[in-house]
Amino acid sequence: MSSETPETTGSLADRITKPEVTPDTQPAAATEDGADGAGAQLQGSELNEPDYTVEVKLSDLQADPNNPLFSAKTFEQLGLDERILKGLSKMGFRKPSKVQERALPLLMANPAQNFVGQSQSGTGKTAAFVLNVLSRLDLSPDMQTRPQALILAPTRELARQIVGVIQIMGQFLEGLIIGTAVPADSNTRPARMACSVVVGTPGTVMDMMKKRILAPNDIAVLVLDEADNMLDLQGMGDQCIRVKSALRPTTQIVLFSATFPEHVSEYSKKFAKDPNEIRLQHEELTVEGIKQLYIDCNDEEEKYNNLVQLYGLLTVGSSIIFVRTRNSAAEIEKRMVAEGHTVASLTGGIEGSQRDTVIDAFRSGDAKVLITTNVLARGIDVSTVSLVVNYDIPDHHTPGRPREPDFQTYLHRIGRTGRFGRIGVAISFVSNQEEWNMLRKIQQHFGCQIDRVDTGDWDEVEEVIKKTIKNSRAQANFAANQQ
Ligand SMILES: Nc1ncnc2c1ncn2[C@@H]1O[C@H](COP(=O)(O)OP(=O)(O)OP(=O)(O)O)[C@@H](O)[C@H]1O
Repeated sequence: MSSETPETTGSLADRITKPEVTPDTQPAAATEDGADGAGAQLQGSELNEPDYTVEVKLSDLQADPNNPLFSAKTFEQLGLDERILKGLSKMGFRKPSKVQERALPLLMANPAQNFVGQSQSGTGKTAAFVLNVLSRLDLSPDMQTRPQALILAPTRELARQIVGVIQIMGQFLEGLIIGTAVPADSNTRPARMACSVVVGTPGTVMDMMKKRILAPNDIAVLVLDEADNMLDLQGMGDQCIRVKSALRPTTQIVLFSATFPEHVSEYSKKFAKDPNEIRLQHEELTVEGIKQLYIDCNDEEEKYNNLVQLYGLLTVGSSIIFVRTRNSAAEIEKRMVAEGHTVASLTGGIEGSQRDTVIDAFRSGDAKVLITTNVLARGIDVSTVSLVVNYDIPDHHTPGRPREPDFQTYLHRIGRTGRFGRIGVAISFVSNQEEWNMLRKIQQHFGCQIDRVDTGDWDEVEEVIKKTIKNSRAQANFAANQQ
């Protein structure tokens, strides 16, 4: 694959040639809140927001039946184990979101039934499947080192993030051991995955099963996060099928994503037979707290100049700039750094733990601007991200034919902001007729409004965007607009 090839989330797995295991099987109880991915200091929806008024606003959102964060029940009423409830409380989770409240009774019922779940980005799908997994584990001394649940994610970043969530949510479950199966830098790998839960990318997990490092016999739950993406991509879809066929036929299959496009939808029901389902219409998919804007540019150079103009705003919170190719990412990074700006870049061209260094710096706020490709379009949860820039509009491109918008990727990209009721801004750059057509189709598809930013007056642009970003919850913005 040439480096000019547009990246998809699948291209990472395709490039993995030496899958290895991180020597990362560790008792969750030993982990402090700063665990990778879900560490309270790095994210978690409440703990880094000590502001009392913000708390009140989240509870307002969760009390509104039309909001995806609404629930009529408490976690206690969902019948969760005391130790798991303690973990949730430590994370600052007060009430379930809609998808959590609706999915958990279906997921946790016995005999276990397959499940396909869809809800908007940032509405807590991870907790829904992690709570089911934790509730189903037998952590007796004999069993705690035997994998009983397997969670697959399309990228190493997402797999590590899920590990972080399990560590913190399961911190009071004695005997819980979590294994990570993502490509590593060296050839060190354990002889056996002696853990209760495994989280990994499909290629590495498949390889470990083949080499009998990971025993499939006791796996009772298989979760595919970003399921539509995994099943849609040739390499990864095949690997998921092979992993599933190694498991016992009674294994509960759980699929989650914010998007299930028509062509994957039917197939996913074959992968997870007779599932309970929670589905949304595409008009319901956009998140209210994400303000969608676009900037009209005359050409590529003007796109870059506008990005540089925006830079001061990019550093107000944290922000992600999405580009089509690794080459563009490298080029923009080079130019911005040469002009004295600090940016980090993560594309499929970087491998192994080098990628961990970049994403960890971004999570911690050491790097505030991240340039990336579609490889990080999905799942990544960094609550401080207040601005997403679609430097290139995500598209499907067949040579010789006009570019068509990639609706799913657009939604996942902008969903890196506006997490769990927060406010965020997503700005798409449009520099020719083709891109303009794609933007229009995106608006029509989701039935959403994407407003033009007038770049004639940058002070005004700054004011509009800063004002939006400053309001940390959707409700706050809503209230402001009503006045
Ligand atoms: N019940 C809850 N109360 C408070 N915060 C929550 C709750 N559930 C989840 N969160 C927080 O909401 C944020 C988004 O959750 P999560 O990453 O699971 O979203 P998602 O639905 O999987 O999104 P995506 O589709 O982008 O992958 C996380 O920071 C998580 O800690």
